[in-house]
Amino acid sequence: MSVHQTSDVNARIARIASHLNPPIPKLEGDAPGCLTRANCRSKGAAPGFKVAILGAAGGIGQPLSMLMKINPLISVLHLYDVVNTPGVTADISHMDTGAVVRGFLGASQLEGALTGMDLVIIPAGVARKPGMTRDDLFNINAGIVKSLSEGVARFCPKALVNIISNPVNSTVPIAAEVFKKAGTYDPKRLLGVTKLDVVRANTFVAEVLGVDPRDVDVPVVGGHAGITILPLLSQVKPPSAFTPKEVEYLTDRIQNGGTEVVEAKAGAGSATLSMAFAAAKFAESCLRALRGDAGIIECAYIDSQVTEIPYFASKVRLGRGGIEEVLPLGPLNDYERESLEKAKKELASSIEKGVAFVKK
Ligand SMILES: NC(=O)C1=CN([C@@H]2O[C@H](COP(=O)(O)OP(=O)(O)OC[C@H]3O[C@@H](n4cnc5c(N)ncnc54)[C@H](O)[C@@H]3O)[C@@H](O)[C@H]2O)C=CC1
Ligand SMILES: O=C([O-])CC(=O)C(=O)O
Repeated sequence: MSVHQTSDVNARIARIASHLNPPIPKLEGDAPGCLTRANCRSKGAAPGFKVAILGAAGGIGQPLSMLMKINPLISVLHLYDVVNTPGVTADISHMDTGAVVRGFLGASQLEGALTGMDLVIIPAGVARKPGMTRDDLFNINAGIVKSLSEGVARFCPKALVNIISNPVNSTVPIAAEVFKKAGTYDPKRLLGVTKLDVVRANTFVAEVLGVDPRDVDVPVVGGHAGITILPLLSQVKPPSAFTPKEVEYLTDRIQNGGTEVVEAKAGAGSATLSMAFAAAKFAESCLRALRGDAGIIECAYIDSQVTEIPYFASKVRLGRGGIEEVLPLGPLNDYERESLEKAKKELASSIEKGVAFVKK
């Protein structure tokens, strides 16, 4: 082997090794504003978005990481957790898709995980066991979301943030308060992920109608726990009439879809696979919007003026700046109006609890 060939081989080995054990990236070439990079990309200046998943080694995190690795809109995928990211990263990095995957383990590597990110998805935290409510997770997950949000405020304040960790009704206000304290809050860029409620609603309504769930669109508003989950069955597309019995069955099933999975898993956790699917679809919408695609509508739990409750899930139009328009609730029937009043009461107290946690 010639001297030239040896140095080629060494260079190749060094390149491969840098993927297997990646140094914490500084991404010095990145513009400080994530939106600027998104704009550059839409003009063809860069090949894809940079996405971080916090809680990537968990039940949701692993399948979500896999789905994100397949997404051609993503050029760099950062997997962060407090355990097991080296294994998950090594595994996922062998998939022959475009995104470069890097793993980050523990708080000392949070800066590397977050720096330069366009989108941060947060499924970190504990999951329910049978008999628990989502609010029972507050004591542990509030602190986790608070500390990860502090990281986002420091290291990628312009990123779009998708919060999955429960109780979403409280964790989104927690993240907002952290960003307010840090002076980085942009309500257009913080979204609580309620897409699983929509995915479930589409599935269950399609079963009742006897149609393909991909042809059904059910707006689900309010929040993400029990009676705060309000499917607007009067606004289903394609337009459909339901008997009172069907409304009762569908509302109950959609509101308790999470509990249905928790009970079926019998202590082994809550929805992970359908949640990863829902989160991947939601993230795809966020990235397409950042790229500049028009007409991207999703339901999400956000800082809202649609009702007098400060955070509320409803349809939003996404664009390059995040949430570009919050759509009105539209006409509600008597049943939906009554349900909305009940939901607002519970939402208000979950929000207050989240805000108080950061302010204390
Ligand atoms: N928004 C929604 O529709 C849904 C939300 N969830 C919620 O998502 C969360 C995660 O659920 P699973 O993945 O099933 O739980 P899991 O326990 O399987 O995974 C959670 C992961 O978070 C990691 N983690 C814990 N503290 C962390 C920290 N400080 N930084 C980074 N990572 C940390 C854990 O090490 C673990 O790998 C739960 O709170 C669950 O209730 C679950 C389903 C649907
Ligand atoms: O029910 C849970 O604990 C997890 C969740 O939010 C869901 O599946 O909708």
